[in-house]
Amino acid sequence: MPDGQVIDFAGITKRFGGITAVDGFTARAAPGVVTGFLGPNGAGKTTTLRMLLGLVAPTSGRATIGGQRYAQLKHPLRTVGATLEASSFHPGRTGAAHLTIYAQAAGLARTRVDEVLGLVGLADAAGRKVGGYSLGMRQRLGLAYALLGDPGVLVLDEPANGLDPEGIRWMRGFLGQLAREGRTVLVSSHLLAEVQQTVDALLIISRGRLVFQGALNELADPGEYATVVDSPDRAALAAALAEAGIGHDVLRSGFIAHGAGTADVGAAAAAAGVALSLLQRRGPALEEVFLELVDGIRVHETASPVSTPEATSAVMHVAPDAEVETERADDLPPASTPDPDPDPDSDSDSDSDSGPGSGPDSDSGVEEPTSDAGEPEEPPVGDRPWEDYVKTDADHEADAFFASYDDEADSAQQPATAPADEERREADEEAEPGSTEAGDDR
Ligand SMILES: Nc1ncnc2c1ncn2[C@@H]1O[C@H](COP(=O)(O)OP(=O)(O)OP(=O)(O)O)[C@@H](O)[C@H]1O
Repeated sequence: MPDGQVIDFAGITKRFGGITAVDGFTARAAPGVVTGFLGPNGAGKTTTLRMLLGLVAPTSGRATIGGQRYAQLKHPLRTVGATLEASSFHPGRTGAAHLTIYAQAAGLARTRVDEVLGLVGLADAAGRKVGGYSLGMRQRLGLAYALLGDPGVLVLDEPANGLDPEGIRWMRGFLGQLAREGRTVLVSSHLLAEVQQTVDALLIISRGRLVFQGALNELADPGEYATVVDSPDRAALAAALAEAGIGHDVLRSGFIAHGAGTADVGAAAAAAGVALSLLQRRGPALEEVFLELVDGIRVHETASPVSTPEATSAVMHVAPDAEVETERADDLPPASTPDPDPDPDSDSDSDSDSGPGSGPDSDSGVEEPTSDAGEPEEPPVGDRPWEDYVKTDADHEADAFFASYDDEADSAQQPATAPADEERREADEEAEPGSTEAGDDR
């Protein structure tokens, strides 16, 4: 049975130019439970997970798995299974071909490919090209990849995206089973409702900061709940509640007992032999609590401390001339999964010279953590950093291209990029649907 390991984020921060995507995030995910990693779009979930998986170097802080950084793991694929973007599988390759390549690279038996495809319910589609898979099937393939090395730790970014209700139900059961086997399962989502029935523990991130860490049932204070109760014999019910020491207020139809659970109220009524016609818990819906936490309306004691009120509003800020670091999806390892060989030489590229299982790596060559010290304080721009988006060369090129259509005088001079783009589009249309390059059939 694979060993689950503690995932530990210790004050991890990532700045992209002037944008602080993750800000001093400190949290843990334990073995044996499914931990939900929740936050709204842009909260910093993917960046946090990419730092954990050695795909992005933190600006400061540390993320470890069983006390080791991903790059230090001797057998990464057998220690951590991860899937970040299901959409980046090569459309021209079959599901089985993808997994076979990874299995070979990690020195795993070919039979494991069939095993994991069976585990995720893709055995029948194993020989089909991924370009013909539905999003839900690609999610399952991502999960199969993650399970390839039978790892004790699973890190899954939005695994329920694209699944139909049946698929979501299957995923819930499957993740629960993996956790019960002793694995550490960290699952991100931007919807509480999506993971509510799956997770035992929660980490909630908002604007790069931890705003809650704990069990699902700790999200709201029990004192916020009340039980509404009624009986055909209200006098007897009132006496039963008083006898049990349960304070209550009178409603038009029944009573409300603040801070008392349904079990206690029901037990009080049962002890007095009072029949009930209504027994209902009332309180803030968990989704409401979640939204209040991410909006900062509600502050939980487990949230990262914010030293000054200014610090909260400065979490997302853009320096006008900051160069925004961009990482293209196709710079990532295949399937946007951590490379079986955690190459420290690059944020995203793999190094074919060193195979899986190569010894622990030193920090040399990893995108060096950049110090915050001495950075000038940039003016906060609130929650809409894209409004101060710094245009890249590609943006300027695109602007020039479209401007040529607007400007009649320049209409004779078509930019050199247009024919190239046209050629590429034609080539794409000839390739598999959804493909951007001709695929092989390995
Ligand atoms: N390579 C990058 N260069 C510049 N900014 C980036 C980069 N990657 C992420 N960001 C920014 O960092 C912030 C956090 O993004 P991230 O993708 O981690 O959030 P998320 O919680 O995963 O969001 P979603 O649920 O939408 O995927 C966003 O403001 C995003 O625009």
